[in-house]
Amino acid sequence: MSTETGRARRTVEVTGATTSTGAVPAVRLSSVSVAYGGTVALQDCSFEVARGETLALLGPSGSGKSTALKAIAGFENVVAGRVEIDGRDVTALPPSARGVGFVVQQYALFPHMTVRKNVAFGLQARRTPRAEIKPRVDEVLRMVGMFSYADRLPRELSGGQQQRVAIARALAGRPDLLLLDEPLSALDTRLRQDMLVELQQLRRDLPDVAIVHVTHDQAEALALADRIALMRNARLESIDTSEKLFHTPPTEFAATFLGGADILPVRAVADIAAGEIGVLDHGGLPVRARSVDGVAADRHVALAIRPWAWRFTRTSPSNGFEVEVDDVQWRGSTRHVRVRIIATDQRLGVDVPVLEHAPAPGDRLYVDVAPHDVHMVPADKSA
Ligand SMILES: Nc1ncnc2c1ncn2[C@@H]1O[C@H](COP(=O)(O)OP(=O)(O)OP(=O)(O)O)[C@@H](O)[C@H]1O
Repeated sequence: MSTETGRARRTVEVTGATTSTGAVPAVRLSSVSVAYGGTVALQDCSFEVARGETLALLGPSGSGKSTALKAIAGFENVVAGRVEIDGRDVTALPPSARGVGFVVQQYALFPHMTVRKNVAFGLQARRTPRAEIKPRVDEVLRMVGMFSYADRLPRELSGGQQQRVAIARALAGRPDLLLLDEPLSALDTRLRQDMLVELQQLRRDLPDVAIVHVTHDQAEALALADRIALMRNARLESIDTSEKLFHTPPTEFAATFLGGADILPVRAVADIAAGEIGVLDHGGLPVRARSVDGVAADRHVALAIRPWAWRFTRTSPSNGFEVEVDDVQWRGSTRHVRVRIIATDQRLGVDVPVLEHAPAPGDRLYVDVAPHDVHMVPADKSA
């Protein structure tokens, strides 16, 4: 933080740059890089979030999600690029001058202060007139369902309740931009589900607020986000609407991280026109798939197939392979069956609804998939 004062002295520039819809985005990152000593934690990252939009930053541990969020909030030293909030270049401004609400994983409430005082703290620090503080604190505590707990201390609350207070505290300053860093990851499964519903409600209560939500949980991203930015190795790998990223993944990584697809290396047997179904070769075995963009004969590509797209069959499949079952995992509503394609040794996962019969380890049978449930993606050379 010691560098903040120096950085804050730089002039604030209003750029007026707009999104494709003509509106100034709530936040825009342009080629932002952050490094810690020799470690590049975020490289050349660019995206924007519109007012009223929720963007999830999704990716594995260490991929740079939190770093991107902290760069927006002003807690990281941006070594290259620029951060704009509401059209203002804030790259050089300290966190307190950026007007964003920030909620972190571990609540970070002051332990000796009541809920009410925790929520009021930021308002007092910003010298909000006294008469405004109480109604504003009441309003945000009601919004997160914590009004009746206003006089309790944090240690007298459950984890979920503390996280609600942390969200209320972030909302008290009426930010146009709310940054959520893994807000549910410290909670148990049941509480996460409840809080997910509450965050969806909060989203409806705050139609003009832009939200950037960091998570490594694809279900959380799909439930809450309009668009998802997939992070990998300090870079933004793909960004699109949640629907498009899920249904037509652009890369192997998108297909595997979002939706748990397995990847089959294949070669196009003949040209396949955009939108058409064609035949590909997987280790000498034919498999049909639809190509979104078209692919030329002999090109090596990959097929991404989700575990729920396969069906087991005892007779020769119309589009599939003979397999042997390796193991079966019970996952509550489904059984996840790991199989091996006998001819190529390729491993695949197949989900079977728990009420249906699942094969046993050692069984030999076939898997079948509809060609339109097979997604063609470029072969990942970095994998
Ligand atoms: N203060 C720091 N000092 C040095 N390296 C750091 C620091 N903070 C993060 N890193 C490194 O930067 C990279 C990105 O970290 P970041 O916290 O942004 O990842 P993440 O995607 O949010 O991961 P997680 O889901 O585990 O929180 C990692 O390699 C991490 O080890």
